[in-house]
Amino acid sequence: MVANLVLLALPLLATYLAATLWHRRFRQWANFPQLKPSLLWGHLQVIHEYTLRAKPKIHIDAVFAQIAKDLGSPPLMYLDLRPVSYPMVVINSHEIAEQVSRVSKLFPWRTPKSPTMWDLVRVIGPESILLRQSEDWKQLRKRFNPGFAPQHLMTLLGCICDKTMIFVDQLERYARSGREFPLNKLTINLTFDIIGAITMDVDFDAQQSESSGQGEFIKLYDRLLNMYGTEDSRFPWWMYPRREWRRYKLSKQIDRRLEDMIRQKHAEQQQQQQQRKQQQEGGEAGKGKPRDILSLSLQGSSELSRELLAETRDQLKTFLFAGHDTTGILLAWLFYELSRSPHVLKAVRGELDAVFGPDPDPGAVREKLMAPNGEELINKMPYINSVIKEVLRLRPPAGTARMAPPGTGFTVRTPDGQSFCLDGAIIYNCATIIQRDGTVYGDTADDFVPERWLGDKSIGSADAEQNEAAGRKFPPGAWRPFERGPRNCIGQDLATIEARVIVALVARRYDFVKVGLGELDLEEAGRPILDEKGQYKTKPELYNTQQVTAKPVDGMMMKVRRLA
Ligand code: HEM
Repeated sequence: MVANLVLLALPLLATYLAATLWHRRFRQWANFPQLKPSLLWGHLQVIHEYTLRAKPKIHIDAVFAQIAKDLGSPPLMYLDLRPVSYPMVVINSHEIAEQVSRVSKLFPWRTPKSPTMWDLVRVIGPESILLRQSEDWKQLRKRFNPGFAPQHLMTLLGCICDKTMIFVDQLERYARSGREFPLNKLTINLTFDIIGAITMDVDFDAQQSESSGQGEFIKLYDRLLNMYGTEDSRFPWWMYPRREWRRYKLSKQIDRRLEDMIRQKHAEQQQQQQQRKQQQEGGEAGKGKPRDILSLSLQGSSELSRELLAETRDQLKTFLFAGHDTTGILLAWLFYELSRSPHVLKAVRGELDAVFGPDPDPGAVREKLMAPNGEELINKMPYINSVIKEVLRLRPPAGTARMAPPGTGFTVRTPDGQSFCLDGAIIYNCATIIQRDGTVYGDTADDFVPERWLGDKSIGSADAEQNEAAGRKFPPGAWRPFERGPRNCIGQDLATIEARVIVALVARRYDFVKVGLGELDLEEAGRPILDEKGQYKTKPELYNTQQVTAKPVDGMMMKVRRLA
């Protein structure tokens, strides 16, 4: 009898499961623009096929861009990643990206982060500001904001200059030896040293070569990040438990080292606080409150509880990571674009001559920046600002992924008035696609044209009149390398100040020459060939790969020449 019932139930169960699968694959998201899904694999198979046709190790954004093109450039598109991940909606239009990033009645602190952000937990820690939501996040952001106030950032010029002088020494050595080197590694080490000094007043020695004692911390950190650049990194942890276990072990080693540093700094700060108190009691004017991330996180607590230690450790991990990797990538692409755009390089050098005088010596520029009016000089570089903006438009290193929980009814509207409910899907604002939108940037959407930003002093207002007054030429949401809305990048001003200082010290002293991917195509006499857009023609195109963020696939192999 029981056996008969089971025999009867089995086909019913199979029919139910098949109907559910069919519904989820072909009906549930059917109104979204998408490629044809397969019953078993959704869009995984077709994404895999696109990846095979693309360049080796190319960043997934490039695959998405090709899919969007083949679908006729819809403002959003659906990708069914089940059973490996959640369904995903890729946002290709700046109008929709704005609806995702701004506050709404539904989400007063902005659409929640996607659970896939937790893939990064070994790098940034579970308490990271990047992972926090709602009020909890707001309190943290409030605590760290003073560390990024414009006046405070200007006090960091000395530190940025000092670390850049070490970078200059390294370039000098490569110029003398004529050897090629991965520029991205050098810029990332430089920005790591800067962020280490700024966030916790520690010299990580990232710019020392391994043989001459590069810090142990950096080596561990490097090993951990390298584990995010492998082919399997696109897949979730449960598919590769051994990989996850190795990441976990490395992250624990990093945690222990950071915790030791925090304990030591906490003890030092207690002493300093005591001294400040005594000075104040004695009527002496003490120094202002420190605004580095470590001090802001400890908030003067006299006791370093386990919770405070863990919380501070994870914020430091986050700021160390978010504060160096992206800025290093920006610099690598920036020097590459300068190396193949002679008119841009000339304009950059002309602007530096006008601001700092004719002496290109990095030491002389440093002195000018450290003088009392150094701050003013940093703000007198509109052309270099445009170059930075344009590099970040074409090569955004990071993006954002959100998710509205199922049942919340989070709906966006396309420019032509269609509505789409995005509940339960990863919502990916794809800056790579949005920032190359031909309807916004015209025929030159894929070209490097810094001049398009000249005269644009806007800083993100959506108000049409204010835009006009600020000389805005493009809709505000169409440029979003730092994302927008309340959860935008807290370090964006710091990143662009760093970039300006480094360009100021380096761009007139050295010529960069790409080797390998993206190197210049030379005519018979060995001279580079200008194309109709004023850039040198290059051989096989250089592109980004994915290692948490988007970075040049070959590490940006370069040679460098010192100018007289
Ligand atoms: C070119 C350089 C940079 C780029 C392109 C960049 C990009 C971004 C983006 C796209 C986000 C949003 C991430 C998300 O929504 O999940 C973000 C957030 C963040 N960034 Fe940056 N970033 C840069 C530099 C920096 C620097 C220098 C720092 C720190 C010193 C920093 C610290 C952070 C932090 C802490 C957040 C999280 C903010 C929050 O959730 O409130 N970033 N960044």
